[in-house]
Amino acid sequence: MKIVIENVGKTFTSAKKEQVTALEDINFSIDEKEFVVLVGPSGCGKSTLLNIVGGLLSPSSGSVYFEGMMDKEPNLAIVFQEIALFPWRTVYQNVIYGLEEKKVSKQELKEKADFYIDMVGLTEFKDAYPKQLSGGMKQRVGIGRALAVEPDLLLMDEPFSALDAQTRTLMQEELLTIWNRTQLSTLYVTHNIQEAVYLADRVIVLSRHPGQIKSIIDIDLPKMGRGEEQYRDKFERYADEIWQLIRNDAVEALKE
Ligand SMILES: Nc1ncnc2c1ncn2[C@@H]1O[C@H](COP(=O)(O)OP(=O)(O)OP(=O)(O)O)[C@@H](O)[C@H]1O
Repeated sequence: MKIVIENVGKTFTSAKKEQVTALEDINFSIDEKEFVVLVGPSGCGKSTLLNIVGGLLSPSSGSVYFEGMMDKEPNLAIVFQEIALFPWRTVYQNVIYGLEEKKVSKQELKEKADFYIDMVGLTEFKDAYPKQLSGGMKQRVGIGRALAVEPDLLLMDEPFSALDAQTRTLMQEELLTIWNRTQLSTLYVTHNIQEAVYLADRVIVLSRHPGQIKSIIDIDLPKMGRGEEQYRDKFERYADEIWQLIRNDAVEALKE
């Protein structure tokens, strides 16, 4: 299975009734088991693009299609920055939410929920309610809920940006461990360059006004352990290359 984003453009009408071109001529693909990160300054259209790929928004031009699905509809799961958990449901009940929609047996539902709750490290908190959880734990519930539906494509929009720096670093490590086990095709949005280099097989750098692809960079570092000392120089070179691509746009974004 491969996700192809072909000539995608998106135009919005602003509050002043002006046409805003958020995205123009976007072409790339996401291979099976590939982790692709979209990075760029504020307002370059990252979220708009993720929402188009996730089917939440329709493009003004171009198309997104899934190759190799036969006639099957693709199964997608999205994790947002602010995870909307049901406060009246426990961790377990939140995780099974997406599965309830699908026709799975009670036994399978329980097995899957337990498996993914364990994967995100929340077995002890299975019966807890969201208000009893820290920010990082809530994000884990959201990730567990997304994984439980075993999606063809996992979409993540700044999932850790509301967390403190230490929790964020730990969650990035955990996400890689989880990814290593599930090998899900993933599209991940961030404005954090270090995070992009840490997680990605490929980084897509967007420019703004209009949002276009400025560069696509293959990260030639081992997926696991790329934060280690021996890779530090190469890691920083990638981060610097991306920053140089984004810098001018980021300065412009600050002025708005
Ligand atoms: N519903 C909308 N109506 C009008 N304009 C919109 C709408 N959604 C997005 N835009 C505009 O499209 C552009 C891209 O927005 P988008 O939120 O996708 O950027 P982003 O890169 O995700 O930004 P950030 O990093 O700040 O979240 C911006 O100029 C934004 O103002």
